[in-house]
Amino acid sequence: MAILELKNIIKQFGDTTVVNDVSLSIEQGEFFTLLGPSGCGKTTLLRMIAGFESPDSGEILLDGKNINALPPEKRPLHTVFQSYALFPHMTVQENIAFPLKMAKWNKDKIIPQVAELMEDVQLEKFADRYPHELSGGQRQRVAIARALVDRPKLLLLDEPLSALDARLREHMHVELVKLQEETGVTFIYVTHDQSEALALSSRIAVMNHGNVEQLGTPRDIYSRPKTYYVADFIGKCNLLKAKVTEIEPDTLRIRIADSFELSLPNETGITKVGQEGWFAIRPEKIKANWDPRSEDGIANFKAVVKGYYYYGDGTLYEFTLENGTVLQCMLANSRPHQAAFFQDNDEVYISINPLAGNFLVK
Ligand SMILES: Nc1ncnc2c1ncn2[C@@H]1O[C@H](COP(=O)(O)OP(=O)(O)OP(=O)(O)O)[C@@H](O)[C@H]1O
Repeated sequence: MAILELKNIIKQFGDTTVVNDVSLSIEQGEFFTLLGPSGCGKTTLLRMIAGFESPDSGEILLDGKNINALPPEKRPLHTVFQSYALFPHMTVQENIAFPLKMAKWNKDKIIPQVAELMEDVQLEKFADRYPHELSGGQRQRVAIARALVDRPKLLLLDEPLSALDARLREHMHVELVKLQEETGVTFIYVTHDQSEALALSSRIAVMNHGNVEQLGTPRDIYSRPKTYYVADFIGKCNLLKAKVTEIEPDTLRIRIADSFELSLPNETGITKVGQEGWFAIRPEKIKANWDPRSEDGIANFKAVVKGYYYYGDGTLYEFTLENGTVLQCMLANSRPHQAAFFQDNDEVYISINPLAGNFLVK
């Protein structure tokens, strides 16, 4: 059942439409992420859910009730920001207990509730420290514990990890997912970092200029992007110009980069021969070998190695097809020794399974 529903939300600042008719339904217990580049409207959408901004039109429903007119302090939710906003004169324990004191909880109930949260975020040892005696990661854990202590219906997180270094961020990803599962609180997370969104979320709404461009699980969004924007924004992707040359009931034949043809399922019901677009395929879905592959349905092309970049877990190769088109291919460095598979100017065969990519309409 949906805990939060956004219905046709529109928000303008002056002449600019920042959120453009967004409708979303978020389920109880989800880790839901709003993902997009700076300025796409994700923070404004989160601020409207929190009540810090009002939509110009549209409805926000929490548990089926319209909360458009409910002031922020009356909404059963908390927001965690990039800056920790802890009370400097209070210890960790006092900071976490604060919402319960404000809600006039009985002291006997406050103590075990705070102890449980401190354990969840592994801060028991720091209970009597003040914020200035903690690291950035520890402070953010206090902020998150404080925001969860009264078990809100929603926890809103606005780029909460962006002030932390990469290693600590990865550690916090694991902690956040665990916390969300343990508490069962619905998380709504805002980030511009696509790898963070893929790692954390049950579902992602990819935003672009105030619109939700695609909504789906991390796997859907990564492996079946529906638009050029999503394919390009999330991860690395080969986006090759393509044109429909034939349509059969369930199959499309497309000519790619003016050099080769592939047949693939007509997933989006394209009806126009000559339709222009792109063939999108992730670098790790492309294979490169010394000889062509002979499996059914696999297309093979001659290519030359133009360069390669060592990434530790994989090597990214750039190949040039005979007509000059460049393709990127990621090969896992899974062999025990370190030598590269191919060297510059080697002649190889690229093989593409059409089912590993998709046709995006222009
Ligand atoms: N109070 C405001 N008054 C006028 N314009 C605003 C206001 N708040 C946000 N904007 C504008 O609305 C647009 C969307 O801002 P928003 O903060 O929602 O984007 P964002 O995707 O969260 O980006 P960022 O990650 O940079 O915060 C931006 O162009 C921003 O300048």
